[in-house]
Amino acid sequence: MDKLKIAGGYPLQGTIRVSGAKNSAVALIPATILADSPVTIEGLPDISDVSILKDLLEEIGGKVSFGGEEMIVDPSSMISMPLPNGNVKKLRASYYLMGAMLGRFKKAVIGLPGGCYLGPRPIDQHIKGFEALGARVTNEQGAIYLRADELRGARIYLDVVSVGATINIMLAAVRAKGRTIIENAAKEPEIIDVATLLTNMGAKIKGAGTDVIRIEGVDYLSGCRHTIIPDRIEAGTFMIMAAAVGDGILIDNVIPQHLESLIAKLREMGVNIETRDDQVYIPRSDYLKAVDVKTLVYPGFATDLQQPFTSLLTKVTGASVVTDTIYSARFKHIDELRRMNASIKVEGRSAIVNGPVRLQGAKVKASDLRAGAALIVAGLMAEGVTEITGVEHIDRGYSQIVDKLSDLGATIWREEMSEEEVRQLKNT
Ligand SMILES: CC(=O)N[C@H]1[C@@H](OP(=O)(O)OP(=O)(O)OC[C@H]2O[C@@H](n3ccc(=O)[nH]c3=O)[C@H](O)[C@@H]2O)O[C@H](CO)[C@@H](O)[C@@H]1O
Ligand SMILES: C=C(OP(=O)(O)O)C(=O)O
Repeated sequence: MDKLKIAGGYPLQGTIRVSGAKNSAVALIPATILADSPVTIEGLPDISDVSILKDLLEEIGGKVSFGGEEMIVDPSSMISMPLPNGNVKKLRASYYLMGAMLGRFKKAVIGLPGGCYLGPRPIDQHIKGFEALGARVTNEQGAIYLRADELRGARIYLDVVSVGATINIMLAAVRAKGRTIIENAAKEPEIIDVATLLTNMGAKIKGAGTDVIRIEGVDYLSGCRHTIIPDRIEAGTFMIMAAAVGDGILIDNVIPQHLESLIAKLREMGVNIETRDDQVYIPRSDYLKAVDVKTLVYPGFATDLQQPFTSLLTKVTGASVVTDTIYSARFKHIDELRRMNASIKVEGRSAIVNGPVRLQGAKVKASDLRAGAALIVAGLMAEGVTEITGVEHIDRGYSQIVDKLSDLGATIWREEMSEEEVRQLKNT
């Protein structure tokens, strides 16, 4: 088990490249199950969520090769192997195996997913969708059993706007008989990316990226080649970092339109941002002012950027209020930021950040992926050395983060934890 160390307080400069989107990758890989011949996905990030999904596809009989950001999946010999435990618990997006296996085999057994704990994360809307398509769904000792004689298209209204439910229903519905209409669908760019892959495989999908998605089921889907979209959350994290400690940073492989709410908020604070076709340049920011921010479904301010954004707010003058309307408990990073001298008060779903303060290096723990991102931003801002444990969460979503930041001039490195440190960490 590793920890990350950062000697902070120095400006960063240069070019940083964004990898393929985690939240697309984790749906594109299960989507390959639906094809009857090999699918190639280009531009995948080097993160643990991707390697665990590769292992899961192999567990059900897939032949998978992965290297140099390219994965080739031959799904022809896959079977509907039950996956009640094990790897499915290591990430959130294993729930996409439900939709994909139901679509292809008309049955699946998948353990309830893991992923970041951000407050309760029910999957009732996924199940409502599968049942509407004709599946019988039961929860037996923490595993979801899905069975259908046949899947039939249906009109499904989502009571909660959910990325996961929208994609999962799409995965099952592309192989159902007849027409499915998903109403109140989520509109995230990752949903369009998955719909693009499925369409290239032969699916008939209209409206992905709007709140009504129409799908005509087909009998067969075949292999194709697909290039993933850039990770807007990784890009956003780098933009926040550039505003916090940058002295001229060019972020490459970005779709700026996917980040309009963050760009608007950073500009409101006083950050200069130059957007180009697939790049964003951020010069040094000296005087930033406090802002209030509320997370919303896309295209609103992404909840996944709320935590790193909070670290940036510690350096601005005045009180900023950060409200998370998506998750009830996405504030575990706050206690750790306080250890680093931040002045932040949590009231219900809001955090009130008082600045400016000079953050100080400390020993801190990443409780989840974006808490880890928040602590990396804070560590780069802080005077002295910051030591971050819980690096396995960061590895779920940030590809080669140490190399990327080192190339900008950051002093950041990984160290193996001693047995005593691992024991202490497990007891906290
Ligand atoms: C792998 C992946 O893509 N993860 C992203 C996805 O998670 P995920 O797909 O799990 O998030 P959802 O969009 O489904 O969740 C949004 C909200 O709806 C609630 N809800 C969701 C489903 C459901 O059946 N019932 C229900 O009540 C959730 O508890 C949450 O409060 O979108 C989140 C919101 O942008 C991001 O933070 C995650 O990074
Ligand atoms: C919450 C996140 O991931 P997951 O849904 O995979 O836990 C995230 O990417 O910030």
